[in-house]
Amino acid sequence: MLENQVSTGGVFLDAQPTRAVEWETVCAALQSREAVLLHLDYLKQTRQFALLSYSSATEETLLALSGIVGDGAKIYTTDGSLLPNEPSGGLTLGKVSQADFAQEPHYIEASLQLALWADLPPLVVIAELEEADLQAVRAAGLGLSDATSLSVKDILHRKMSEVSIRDISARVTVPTRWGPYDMIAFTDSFGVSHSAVVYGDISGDEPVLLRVHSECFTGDIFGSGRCDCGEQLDFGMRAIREAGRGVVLYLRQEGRGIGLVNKLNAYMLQDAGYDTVEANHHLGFPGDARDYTFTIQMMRHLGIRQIRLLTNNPRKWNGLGEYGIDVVERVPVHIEPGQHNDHYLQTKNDKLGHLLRP
Ligand SMILES: Nc1nc2c(ncn2[C@@H]2O[C@H](COP(=O)(O)OP(=O)(O)OP(=O)(O)O)[C@@H](O)[C@H]2O)c(=O)[nH]1
Ligand SMILES: [Zn+2]
Repeated sequence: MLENQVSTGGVFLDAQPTRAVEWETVCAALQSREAVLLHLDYLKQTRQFALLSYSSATEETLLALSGIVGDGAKIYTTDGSLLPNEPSGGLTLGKVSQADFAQEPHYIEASLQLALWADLPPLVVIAELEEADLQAVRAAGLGLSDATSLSVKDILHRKMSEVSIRDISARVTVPTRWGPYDMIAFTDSFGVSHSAVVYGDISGDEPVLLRVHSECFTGDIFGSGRCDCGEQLDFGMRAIREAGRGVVLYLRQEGRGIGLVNKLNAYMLQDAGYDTVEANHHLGFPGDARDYTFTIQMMRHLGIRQIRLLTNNPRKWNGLGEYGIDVVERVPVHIEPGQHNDHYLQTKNDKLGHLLRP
């Protein structure tokens, strides 16, 4: 059924729960054409968005599509940042703010993931399409005569099944500078060990105060003033102690997922005038290459279902519900700008969607 539909048409993405998906077929279909339109009813049920993965060879297709969807189209790269203006000779595809992106990461993430599995460039076009537009797209010969459904949930669940817990340590108490916290280490299927730092009794129905903290060797250990990571960790540890119970999930994704060598190289570029995001792009990375999938496995293991999440980063709380984790509250992390990190914080606010400044 799915095979037939995919072989003759586009792959459509919708928010409906679905049946088993034949992934190989879907990926083969994606690979076989230059462009695939993904369609979904986003959570705001009244609006429909289309997402298109395209390769550099599809300028014509992109032009055709943009001609149809006009200024409503948005192009994102993996990290949600906008593709530079006019990607294909004079073509303008509309603008979207990071704040918009922050509202929509889970289906952007899903479409990008699909592109990744299919070995397509991690680029998507997002546009709001009416039925008439869809017909026009089909008429333009973009291979969309038929459709099959894929849900965002399908994709995210599949993604999660790719990472699993390989090993778990004993739970031991460590007398930290913030007091006695229990530590449990989790090795993921790639061999990387992350940890849960637990304070108090986190069993029961009461939502757990939780911080997902990404490793920052420079900030967490040496107190670097170039970022605010060390202070955020301190804020989280204190808040959890004051609440009497809570968890820090400490993830080994240094430098927003690009590693220490690349982060220090990015610092060198920042010294030459690039901001955090531009420096990452210059090195060939997305502005934020982190993946939070493994935190779900850790939370499940710890029996956590409801959380009060300590963060200013919308990418961290959107989409968790898809995995059965209920974010009942976002608890802001207040950090005073320092001598060296004002520009860093401003970039977080302006380009990465963090809710820091009015
Ligand atoms: N690539 C890169 N990574 C950085 C830089 N400064 C800090 N980091 C990394 O950023 C990560 C922390 O992410 P932040 O963006 O500060 O905070 P967040 O976790 O997204 O959001 P909050 O939950 O609000 O703290 C750590 O992995 C740091 O190593 C930088 O200039 N470049
Ligand atoms: Zn840092």
